[in-house]
Amino acid sequence: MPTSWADSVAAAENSAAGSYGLGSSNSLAPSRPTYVPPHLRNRPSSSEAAPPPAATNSGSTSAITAVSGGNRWAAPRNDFRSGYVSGGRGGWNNRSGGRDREVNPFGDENGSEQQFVDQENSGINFDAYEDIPVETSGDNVPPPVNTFAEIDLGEALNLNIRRCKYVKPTPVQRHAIPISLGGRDLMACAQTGSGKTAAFCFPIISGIMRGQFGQRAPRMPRTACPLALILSPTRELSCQIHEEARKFAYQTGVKVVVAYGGAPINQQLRELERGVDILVATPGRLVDLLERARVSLQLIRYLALDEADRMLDMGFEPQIRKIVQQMDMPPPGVRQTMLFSATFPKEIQRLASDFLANYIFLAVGRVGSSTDLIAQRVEYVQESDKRSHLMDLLHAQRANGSHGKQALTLVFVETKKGADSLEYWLCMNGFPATTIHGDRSQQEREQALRSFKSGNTPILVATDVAARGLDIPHVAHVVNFDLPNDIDDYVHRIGRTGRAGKSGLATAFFNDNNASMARPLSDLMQEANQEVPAWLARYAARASYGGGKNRRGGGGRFGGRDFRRDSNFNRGGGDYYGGGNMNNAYGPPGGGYGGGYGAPGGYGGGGYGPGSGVASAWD
Ligand SMILES: Nc1ncnc2c1ncn2[C@@H]1O[C@H](COP(=O)(O)OP(=O)(O)OP(=O)(O)O)[C@@H](O)[C@H]1O
Repeated sequence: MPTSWADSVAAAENSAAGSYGLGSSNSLAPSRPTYVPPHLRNRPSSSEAAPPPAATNSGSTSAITAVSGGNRWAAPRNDFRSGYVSGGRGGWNNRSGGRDREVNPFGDENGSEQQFVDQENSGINFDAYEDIPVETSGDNVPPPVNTFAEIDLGEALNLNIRRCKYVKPTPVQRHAIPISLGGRDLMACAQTGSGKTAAFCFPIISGIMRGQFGQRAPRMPRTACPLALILSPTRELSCQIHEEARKFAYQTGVKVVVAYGGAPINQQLRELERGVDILVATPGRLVDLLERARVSLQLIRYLALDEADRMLDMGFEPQIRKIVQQMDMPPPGVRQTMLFSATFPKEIQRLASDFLANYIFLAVGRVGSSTDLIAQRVEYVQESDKRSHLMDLLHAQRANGSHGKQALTLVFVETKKGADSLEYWLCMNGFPATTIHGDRSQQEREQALRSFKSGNTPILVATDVAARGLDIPHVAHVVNFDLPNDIDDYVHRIGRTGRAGKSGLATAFFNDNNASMARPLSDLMQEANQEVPAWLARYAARASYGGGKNRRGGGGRFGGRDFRRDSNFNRGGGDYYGGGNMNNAYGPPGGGYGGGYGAPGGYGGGGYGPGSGVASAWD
């Protein structure tokens, strides 16, 4: 009696398992796993015909293989996998070394409906985002959709969306997915926690499933040639994107691999040798793999930069240029490029435009508007009082916590040393804490994150290495023990709470050392309908915008505007934005964002490098 979507998931899995030979019948599988790229996976299954040629990006190929693309889209899901389900030494995604079988990333092997019901996304209040203003600009912007059903993402991907309990698309997904499916380059700015990961993953996975690229597999044994590359600034974020993408790609036939620094490269090489469609990577490790000729980018059809403004700031830009412009990646126009972040200073937008062709700019909401969901507090605390003040907050939180359990609290500090010393002090005072920063080994970093997520160590003291992208459920409170020097960093830090429609709390300790932050902080709080303390407003009134990077310029400070519309950035009157074909049907009239923050183009020339003391963590 299949009455729910969970039943249909289970039913589909059962039939798929049968067709793939995953059950007791897999003794028929070949003795070595044979990776077949998605564009070849519409061939008849091995039981019906000779196995498809072992082509392209696995290590075993030596011949140039013409790849025709083919109409795999209409094929039943179970055909997608026919070429690479096998036994023997353990196939892709199978670290157990047993039968070759794609590990179920949902952990719902027995398909019980209750397991899906218990998943994290129940109770999400996306209505909180409903009335968000949206601005799009560029030529012929594809219209947004209201439901996933309106988008032809493919049956297998749709099934995974349901398993993720994504009932409807978030605003950034509503707009970005049709744009990307339409083959357009995209620069997208949307609040923290608003679902940007899926917004770039879905079109990539769906596009690879369609697989009509007509590319040739290169003659490079042991060189992996992914079709899509997703770059992110930190190891933890790359791992997280990989985990998400594996869920979305489950049983689609699209293989996702992650490569990041600090972890043994050999294991990553082995994964790559087994074949890869989507490579999620940090820039440093990817450059290493490219220099060893273990990865080639010549088949790249999709490039996504998550936290794109960070990826193009001074710390990363040379590496990104090397990867994107100086290796063998196809140029803009041939590949499709998607840039996503919650913040997008105009100066960085200008840099980013080098990587894009005739792109669409999308801004969902204004200045970190997810912060409406985050109650922001700023307290004046002298340096010497910060620890006791933090203690007071934690005691109060403990008193309010459910069942005496400590809610998860993320405490941001300026330096790695500061993180260690605060952690020690907290532990000595009865508050179980751990740290994440660039001086810790990758193993320690991952262990710290696990321990925090599980609630075993409910306080995580972090540098900016944890500021961006991390999606940790149940972070109730973000404390800016040391305020950052850049308001963008503040936006990303507080965005670790109040995610996916849930509310959160952020407390910042402010003193005279943070005077330069008074104005941007007070502006940000006002925009997010937060109460600005009178003393902070006085600080802000005194502060001048003398050219620092915290100035807000012309409404574009948080990417609320496409820099191509700003004459200050418009080289020779039209290079960037020929004709100004504004499509602004969903938001306020052009220029409506954040007016009143000073002169246009005001992000200033200040450095954009990673926060001091954390540079070593950004790889
Ligand atoms: N359509 C949806 N329905 C329900 N939950 C969703 C949907 N899309 C995304 N989510 C969930 O919302 C949370 C936040 O998503 P995600 O991490 O992609 O945010 P983000 O915009 O990338 O944030 P950040 O700017 O901090 O990187 C995740 O837990 C994700 O599973």
